[in-house]
Amino acid sequence: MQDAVMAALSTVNDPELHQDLVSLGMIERVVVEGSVAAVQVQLTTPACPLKGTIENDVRRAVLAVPGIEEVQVSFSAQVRTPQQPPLPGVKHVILVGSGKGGVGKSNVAVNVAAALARDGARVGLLDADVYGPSVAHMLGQGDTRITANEQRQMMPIEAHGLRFISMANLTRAGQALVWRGPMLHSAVQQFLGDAAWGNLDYLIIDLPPGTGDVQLSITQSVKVTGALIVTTPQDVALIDATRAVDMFRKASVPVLGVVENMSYFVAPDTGHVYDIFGRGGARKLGGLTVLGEVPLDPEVRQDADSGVPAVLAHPDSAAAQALREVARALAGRVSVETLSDFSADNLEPLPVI
Ligand SMILES: Nc1ncnc2c1ncn2[C@@H]1O[C@H](COP(=O)(O)OP(=O)(O)OP(=O)(O)O)[C@@H](O)[C@H]1O
Repeated sequence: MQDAVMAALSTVNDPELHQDLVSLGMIERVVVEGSVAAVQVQLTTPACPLKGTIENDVRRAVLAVPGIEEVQVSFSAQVRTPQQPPLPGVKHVILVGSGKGGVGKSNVAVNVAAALARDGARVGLLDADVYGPSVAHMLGQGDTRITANEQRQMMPIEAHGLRFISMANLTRAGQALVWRGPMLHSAVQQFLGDAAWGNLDYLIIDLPPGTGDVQLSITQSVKVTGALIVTTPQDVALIDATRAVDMFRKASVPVLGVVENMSYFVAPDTGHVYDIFGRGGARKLGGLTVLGEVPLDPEVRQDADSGVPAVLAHPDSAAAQALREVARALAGRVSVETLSDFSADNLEPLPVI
């Protein structure tokens, strides 16, 4: 019976990876007792956007096995380690970039990181926006100082279920950073290599806006899984976003998707929807997947200023839901991007039950 259930499961494809669950090594456990089959599926991310679809497909396929009358589907999750991990203990480095400043890149980075952590992933956030570091403020840790451990490694600060490092926690408030390229390069190297990040599924890096030294330094220092581009929908932002996309392509960094931030505004008193900057503009960035449209919402700004990401402070708001969906879609894209690493040779055999 177990074999029949496995055969049925091998007809179920992961909707995003387009391969069957058995050959992807996603079936962790199958137990058949009488007419009841219990199937445990190991997702490739705890932030899986298509968990519900997988559950329905598994149930339907296994119920078609003669003699099975009930199917219990449970989930575990493990982010797969790529063949070439970017840093020891870190599975994926994801860059968050924008062409223009002020489009909400840091806010998206913070909320995506917090949303992934809320879904159960181990998440680090590096604020590499060295000229305008806002991550510490957005996480309510503007006054916290970075300390070192006995190995003289920088200790990331823990907040809201994730760990982060920001230049703001190394310099005095209001102090400007006047650095040339080589100094930036060595700072970036230290943030990446000399920090005690520990084991992370995702290390999100909030880049400075534009296409400069820091971006170059990071893409040359570590193997990056991919980049997320944040833009607002109007043409002047899209023109700069196109430059950012071009920069990532030149650096051989896959662009995983685009977030259209401040996409629209819903008037709280009338419910009227205003397309302030021209909702849908990000779709003009040809060939790129739009992972979400996040409304302009004063609460998002207030949450950022009060140091609690909107996905945690107001999880049911439209903006928070859009940001959560962006995080899940991004996690899905990361799994797809590392699909080539899921070759059958890497899979552990199914446990014998
Ligand atoms: N969807 C949104 N609704 C309301 N306010 C937002 C939204 N997204 C971002 N903001 C606010 O807009 C301001 C700019 O956002 P943020 O600092 O994230 O931009 P940025 O692109 O990282 O800027 P820079 O790169 O220049 O530092 C912040 O006050 C932030 O809280």
